[in-house]
Order: sequence, then C-alpha cells, then structure tokens
Amino acid sequence: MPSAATLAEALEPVRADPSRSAILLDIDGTLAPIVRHADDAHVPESTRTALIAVANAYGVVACVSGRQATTARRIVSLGSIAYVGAHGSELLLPGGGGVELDREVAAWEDRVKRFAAQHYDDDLRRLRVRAEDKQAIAALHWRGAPDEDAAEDAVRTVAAAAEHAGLAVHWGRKVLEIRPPVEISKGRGIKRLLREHDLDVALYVGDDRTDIDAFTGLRELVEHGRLRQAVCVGVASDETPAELREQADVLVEGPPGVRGLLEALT
Ligand SMILES: O=P(O)(O)OC[C@H]1O[C@H](O[C@H]2O[C@H](CO)[C@@H](O)[C@H](O)[C@H]2O)[C@H](O)[C@@H](O)[C@@H]1O
Repeated sequence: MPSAATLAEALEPVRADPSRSAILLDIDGTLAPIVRHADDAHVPESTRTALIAVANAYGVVACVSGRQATTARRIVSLGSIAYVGAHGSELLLPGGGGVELDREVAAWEDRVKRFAAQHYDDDLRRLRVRAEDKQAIAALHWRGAPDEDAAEDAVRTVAAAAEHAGLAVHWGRKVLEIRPPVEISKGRGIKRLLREHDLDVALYVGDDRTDIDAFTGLRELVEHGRLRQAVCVGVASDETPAELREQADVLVEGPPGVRGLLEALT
C-alpha cells in the first residue's frame, strides 16, 4: 500500500489549480461502501460533505458509475455535479436537463430486456439471484444468496446463453451484466463528458474492472494532448482485481480512504 506521502504527492498536480482540474469518482465500492443489496447502497454523510466542498472548488466534478445516471444522482444526492451512468453510456449534466443515452446502446434495449425476461426464471429466484433492470443493461446479482456458489453457477449458464444470443456479458463484483454488443466503457463516457472542457489534470478514483477503462480513457487524453496529466487512484478491498492494483498510480484503502482523499483535495 502506498504511504500517505505518496498519496499527497499524487494529489499535488490536481490541487495546484483546482479550476483546471477534473475530479471523477466511481460510486459503489468507492464513495458508497459495498452492501448486500444494491438498493441499500448509500454515501456516508461525512463523504458527501467532503464531496460538496470538492464540487465547489474544482472545474469539473462527476460521478462515473455502472448505475443508471438518475440512480447515481439519487444515491449521491448532489445536483451540482455531472453523472456518467450505465458504465459510460449515459450522461446527465448538472442542472435541469435530462439523460443523454448513447443511441447505439439504446437501439438494443428491447432485445436485452426480452432476453432478461426470458432467462430470469424460477431457478434463479429460488437461488435468490436478484435482477437489476438498467434499461439497456440487465444485471444479475448473487451477493448474499444463501448458496453464493450455486447462484453464481446458475448465472454462468445465463451468461453462456447471452453470448450465444449475440449479446455481450461483463462480470463485476458478484454481478453479471448482460449488455448490447457495442462499445460501452467508462473511458468513452468520460471523453464525452470532458470534450467541452479545457483542463490540465484529471483525477479518477475507482475500485473495479470497469474503472480500469476510465484510467485508460484519461491516459489516452494525455497521449492526445487534451490533458497534461491523469492521476488514477485505485480503491483497495479484498475484492480488488489484481489488474486494477497494477494499473493504479496510487491506492487508497476502501471508501474511508476515498473520504480522506476528498478531504485532502480542499
Ligand atoms: O460503477 P459503480 O458505481 O461502482 O457501480 C458498479 C455496480 O454497483 C452496484 O453493484 C455493486 O454494489 C452493490 C451495492 O454495494 C453490491 O450489492 C453488488 O454486489 C456490487 O456488484 C450496482 O448494483 C450495479 O448496477 C453497478 O454496475
């Protein structure tokens, strides 16, 4: 684990000129501690307070989540920042506008929904696998099922059927997502969010595989001269993918570490 000094060093370029920096944060496992039921996730008040101070000081602040953008905004409960939802395919800007959903993704919504309705059967219900409907993405969660191994096995059978049906699958923290077979990535969503902004530095904080795409997206913006620097922070837990640890510039310990990072930004 990097030392506090290393984190302070990593934050230096971001803090140098907050008005020219973006702060981009994942939600589940980053701002909100992981809980058994997705509907029960929440951002602790102390973290929210630190996030409000960051939102008031930095050029761009956004949450970048696998949740739908409106769900992300409800969980974080802050209207003055942007939300990149559904792993990059939705954009919800601060203020009164609606959600912009990627058109290519939207075109698959009916097919994904039909597949999910056909395959969320009595067997999955008996195993206490929970379905989450995210418009063009269908998620199956097995965290907290009485027999998690049996539930995961049943979910793997659905994943094979989804691939056979020409859909894409993605594995997260005890969750399978059935997705349209088109590019969906947090990196792409971030590029869409930042394209209108002239910034020097962007910091991203996340805990899961999809957050590696965000790291990659920011590093590509640096390669293309759109940013001077990207700072990629991994959130460590007993479920952290090894690849995220390898790709991160620095690690913080769980959502409490993220709160500390936010406090250090102002
Ligand atoms: O990109 P994120 O904001 O990290 O969202 C990723 C997924 O988070 C949720 O699932 C995860 O968190 C749940 C609540 O703690 C937990 O029960 C589940 O096991 C985790 O996979 C959310 O339900 C998904 O839609 C998001 O894609």
